[in-house]
Amino acid sequence: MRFVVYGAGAIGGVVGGRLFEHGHDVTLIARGEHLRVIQSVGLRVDSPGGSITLEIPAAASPREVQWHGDEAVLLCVKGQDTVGALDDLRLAAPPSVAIFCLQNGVANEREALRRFAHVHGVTVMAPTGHLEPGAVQAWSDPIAGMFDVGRYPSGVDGADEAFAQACEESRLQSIPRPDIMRWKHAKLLMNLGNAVQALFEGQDGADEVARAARAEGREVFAAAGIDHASAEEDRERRGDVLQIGAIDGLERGGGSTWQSLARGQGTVETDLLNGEITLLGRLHGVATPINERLQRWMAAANAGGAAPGSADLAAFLAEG
Ligand SMILES: CC(C)(CO)C(=O)C(=O)O
Repeated sequence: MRFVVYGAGAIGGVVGGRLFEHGHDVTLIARGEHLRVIQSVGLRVDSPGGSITLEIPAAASPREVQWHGDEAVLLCVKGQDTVGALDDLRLAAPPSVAIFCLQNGVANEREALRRFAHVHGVTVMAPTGHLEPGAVQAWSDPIAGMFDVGRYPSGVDGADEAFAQACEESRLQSIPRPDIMRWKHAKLLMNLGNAVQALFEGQDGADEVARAARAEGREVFAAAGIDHASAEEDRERRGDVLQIGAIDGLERGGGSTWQSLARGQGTVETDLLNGEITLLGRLHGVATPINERLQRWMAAANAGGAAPGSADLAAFLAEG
């Protein structure tokens, strides 16, 4: 399988790096200083087991890639960048390529299917990091993450089997699943806590707000008739595969939304995560005040305005 990884940040860098390290044909599409460092020095992948620098092919745009038509494009950008990435890909990638969405949320696959015929969903359970150009971190070893895969909206085909096998050969875990969106909806419930972590990590009431955001999510899924893997299935799947360790000289920060804020990226994924619950709530007549409030708080913090603090959190909880 030939892989083109669009978005070589935390997830794309670790997945592309591990696949390349284990002998697969990989090209990264990256930008700016990150691309410059990868092209001049290589991509450094740090993990508790050590660091490796990989001279991995990298390009600034799909127009620089030599396409054959049978590539697996691993879409690893944040949800807010999906449409731009797909439009960019469509200008150069043949329509026969398979798009694998290694992304949080449940809206990316639909956007991909508007533009490409072969679309696959992938659940991303991988504690990874990317805060400095040219380097990414895989915080768990020896398995860097779990990437269950399936055809969108349902089914499993040969491309799913080939993707899962390449992962298994590369210290990444993947199980082909005919009901992949059931698992991606369960993962979305987990990611409703991303905004809470980014805004209120460690503050009193933060856990309560994350729990309440997830309860709204479950209520909305029930009203919308959306099936999702249960907490037990999720726990059983994860088991103790991901062994999180320490990396010499590096602090482990937060999840993906925390990292987007820390990088001062200017946009975060919250409207595709908590906003999915708000959207479904509005469509199906379920109130979602907590997810809505998280979206508004995050929009303000992201625009460089006054970030909400513990007093806002306490006042919000007191409102009931
Ligand atoms: C599970 C985790 C923390 C890493 O894959 C995640 O989904 C995120 O940071 O968005």
